[in-house]
Amino acid sequence: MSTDQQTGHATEAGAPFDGRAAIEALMVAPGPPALGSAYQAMTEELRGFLDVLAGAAIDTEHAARLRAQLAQMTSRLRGLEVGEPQRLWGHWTDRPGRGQALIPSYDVPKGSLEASATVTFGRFHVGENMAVHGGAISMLFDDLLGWLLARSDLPPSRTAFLTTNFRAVTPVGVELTVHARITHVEGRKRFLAAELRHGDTVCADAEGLWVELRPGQP
Ligand SMILES: CCCCCCCC/C=C\CCCCCCCC(=O)SCCNC(=O)CCNC(=O)[C@H](O)C(C)(C)COP(=O)(O)OP(=O)(O)OC[C@H]1O[C@@H](n2cnc3c(N)ncnc32)[C@H](O)[C@@H]1OP(=O)(O)O
Repeated sequence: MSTDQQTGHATEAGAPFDGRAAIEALMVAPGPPALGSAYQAMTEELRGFLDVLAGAAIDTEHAARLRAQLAQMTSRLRGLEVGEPQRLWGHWTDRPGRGQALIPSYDVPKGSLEASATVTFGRFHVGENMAVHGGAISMLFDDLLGWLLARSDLPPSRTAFLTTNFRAVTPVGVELTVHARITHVEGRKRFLAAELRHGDTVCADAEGLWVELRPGQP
């Protein structure tokens, strides 16, 4: 057994990286519940920090002080870095938001072909004029649809394409509703669709294709 230098995954000597097996292994929480709670609370705090920072007007001294504090935190984490399978960030599959701050937290139930959830974007995700950045909306759709598939009983797959339509400005700081569904399955291909609403207004919708990974496919 050796370790893939890039991903940190354990591989049989000479064996190629297996994407399906790696995704299946990631469906289990990466640590005990107490660590999961502490880690989730930490990522929610980070999310709040990013939102406040993105909306704050600070002076030169404040910016320099923050930089120094962030540099200290970074250096405390150096040396604790691990490979992808051991990573905690975003891998708390038993918790809403999964312990990440890349996109807003949401929760969908296990084992269903369609799901609705609520989600709130903060100022970290503003593009301009208090509208959510289009890339952040696409990222939410990619994650939500990928996660819906990962939680279904279908084998692991990966996004082949995702098309997003921006129908109306998506507001920041208010609760939005997302609806995601697996529309049909054709061999290894899974077609999915999603919609993001603010009340009765459709802010954005998306459709995409996920392709099931073949055994042994990276
Ligand atoms: C999903 C992960 C779940 C993880 C769970 C872990 C724990 C929790 C953590 C987190 C979960 C949250 C969720 C995360 C969400 C993020 C997801 C991403 O960001 S994924 C990264 C971005 N996507 C890529 O990097 C793909 C790169 N592309 C590929 O790897 C390949 O192109 C792949 C697998 C998509 C397809 O390649 P082939 O070789 O397997 O298949 P071929 O033969 O090309 O296509 C099969 C069929 O699909 C059609 N097809 C393929 N690509 C197409 C396209 N772009 N448009 C239209 N058709 C396409 C083909 O025409 C073919 O159709 P015919 O069988 O002939 O009918």
